[in-house]
Amino acid sequence: MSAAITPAAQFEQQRLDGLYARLDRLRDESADRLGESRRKHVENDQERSQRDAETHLYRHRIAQLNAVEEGLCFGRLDYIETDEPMYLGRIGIHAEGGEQLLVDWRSEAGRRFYLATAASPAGVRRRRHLHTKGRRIRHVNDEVLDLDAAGDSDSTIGSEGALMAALDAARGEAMKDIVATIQAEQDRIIRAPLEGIMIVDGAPGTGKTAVALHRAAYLLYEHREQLKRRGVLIIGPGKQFLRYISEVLPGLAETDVLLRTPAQLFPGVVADRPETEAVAALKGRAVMAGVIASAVADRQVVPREPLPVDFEGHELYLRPEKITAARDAARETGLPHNEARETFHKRVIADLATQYADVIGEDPLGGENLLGLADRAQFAVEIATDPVIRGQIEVLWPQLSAKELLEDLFSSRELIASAAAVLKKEERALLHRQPGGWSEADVALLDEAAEHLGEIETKQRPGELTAEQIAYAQDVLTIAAGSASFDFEDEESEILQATDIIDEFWLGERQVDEAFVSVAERAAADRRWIFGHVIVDEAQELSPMEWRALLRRCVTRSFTVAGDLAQAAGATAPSSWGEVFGNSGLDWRAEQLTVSYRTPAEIMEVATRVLDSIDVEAARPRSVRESGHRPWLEIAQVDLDGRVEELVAAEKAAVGEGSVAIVTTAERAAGLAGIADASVLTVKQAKGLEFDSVIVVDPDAIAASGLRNLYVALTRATKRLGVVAPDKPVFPGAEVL
Ligand SMILES: Nc1ncnc2c1ncn2[C@@H]1O[C@H](COP(=O)(O)OP(=O)(O)OP(=O)(O)O)[C@@H](O)[C@H]1O
Repeated sequence: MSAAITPAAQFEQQRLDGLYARLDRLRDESADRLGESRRKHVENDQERSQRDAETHLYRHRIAQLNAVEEGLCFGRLDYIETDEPMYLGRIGIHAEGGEQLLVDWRSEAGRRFYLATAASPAGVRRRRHLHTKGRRIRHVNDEVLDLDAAGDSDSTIGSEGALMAALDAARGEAMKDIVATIQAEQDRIIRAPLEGIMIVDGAPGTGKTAVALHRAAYLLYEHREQLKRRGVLIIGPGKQFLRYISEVLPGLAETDVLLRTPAQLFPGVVADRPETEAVAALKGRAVMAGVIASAVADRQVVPREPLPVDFEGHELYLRPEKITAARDAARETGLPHNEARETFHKRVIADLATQYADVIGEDPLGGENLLGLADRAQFAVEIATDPVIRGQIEVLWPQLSAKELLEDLFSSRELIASAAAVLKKEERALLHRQPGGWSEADVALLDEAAEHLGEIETKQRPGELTAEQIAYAQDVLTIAAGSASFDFEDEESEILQATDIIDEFWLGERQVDEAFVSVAERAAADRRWIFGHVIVDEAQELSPMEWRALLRRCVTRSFTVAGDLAQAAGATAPSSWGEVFGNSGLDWRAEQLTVSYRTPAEIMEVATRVLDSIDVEAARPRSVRESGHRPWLEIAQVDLDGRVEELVAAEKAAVGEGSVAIVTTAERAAGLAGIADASVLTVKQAKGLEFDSVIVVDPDAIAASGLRNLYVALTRATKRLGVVAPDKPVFPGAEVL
């Protein structure tokens, strides 16, 4: 749209110039302070860490100010009671004297911008949208909520012009934020309390993703203290989708957010091993939690017969009844496998030390054993440091990583048979495979296994630690070793010294100063990181095992869950949210979004017929607009690919700057790849994305993999939809094309 130089636009340009001047000033000030802070001479650690904290703060502030450059101010409210207007923007800005120049959209004051309506103006006379490009006002658009004030406006009463302009805009590769046009039903969800699990349910294009992302920004603003240390985790279905949404949050000036697919949740694992849908579906089932627990228990072994152990030329035994007692004691600690292992080892070593003392301390005259507790303690230490004996005990209760456990399990039919006795024979056969690499569905199983196994004693590479950290750690060890006790009356006592269990590098690692790495970076590297809030988008895609892994990421159970069950890919998709959360004892509630901002009425008419065949109960969304383009059908019995290429060219010409996508099956996508001017996507890849024009190729083949997949494919377009079929299509909805 060309710039409209109306008096109102001219007036707002002056105001905007003032705001940008202030923004520049704030940025310069922060840059100056950053420079000063970097140059600061420091004498000791405390001063250095103070300087680093300052540097971090100013860098963060500059990043924030840079992020709001585009669209800094987008709205103005005029009140009935006062002549002072309120300007609304991406951040709050104050003048040097303290006067508020710009109000943050997330603040309570900012909220009125979204809620005031003609029917309920709440003291608001006029809402003005400022449309800008760079630092220039393109035009202003008013909604007059108070009839008496209609005279001085650029627009009509109650106009939805700003929303319609936003919806008609061409779609690019990345999602844009909606701060200027958040609707009342969306605002309510964005600002809902932090606590509990809130499900945001709604048909395609109702703004679930947009709302979820703005909620992340709102929560980080409103609950900054609570969330800034722990951060917010956002889960989306695939890397393409994460790329698509990744620009929204920086645009909202939020940084402490980690974006991940469920398959990226286990640090150090790249889940790129292909797997059939049947295997993935099985691995996602809740029953696998029991399988993993059994697989861990199966690695805590009691020998059937006493096993001989050689110590100093004497034959001692790993005795089944003592091993059983040691295993029970270790299990009773309630600790994860690797952490309970110490109890097991101590018990077994204590028994071996007792056996040894009994042999060599035997009184030839038949009296009491000649050796005392101190001697036995000494033997225990010696036995504990014997590598052969340690190895023999290790077999009975090995230290295991999650990867080792699953690699061993899935490559052994015997281990599968034992751990997965609850599964049917043919299901167990599905689990068996050769070692090497991880699939997406493996990730939640690795997480489950890691939970049962606990931490492994790791030795940090010395190069990563400073001399001070090592010195600190060594001090701690000296104290710990000095206070070690050897009380043999109590079998629970410390036998191994602190130095056997921890080393200076382990302690040193704990001292690494983490203050200046962003929350998102720290959280990404740490499986046990607990987030302040978790947002799950396209939540219908998550398996029960993935839900278990995610619930562990936020112990306070503070979740926003956005999804649409009618779009679920899997054949075993849940039919209600109650099925997902109902029996878990979790505190959850569902909110509905009812208006589709993406899908025009003409396209929705076709999509709704598919929905009727999926779920008659699901709420039918209301399209907010018509596009004026009826979806079209083309039957291409010969040279379908060539015809699609021609049709893409025609669509591209029709949408100009806008985007075109082909959505089809994986097989057809392979053949169509490389068509210029269009993204060629499978339904899975297209999930959550949108384009100005979409061509769905071979709809009946898509429907054969599930009507829900076809529903997803048909609801990706913001303006134009075409269908290309190799034969007359028979899917529900085809009759209206
Ligand atoms: N209030 C709004 N103002 C402007 N645009 C909006 C608004 N709400 C939603 N939209 C736009 O509508 C489109 C669809 O939104 P979004 O992708 O969040 O929907 P969704 O419910 O997540 O869809 P799907 O179920 O397909 O994933 C996006 O382009 C979004 O920016």
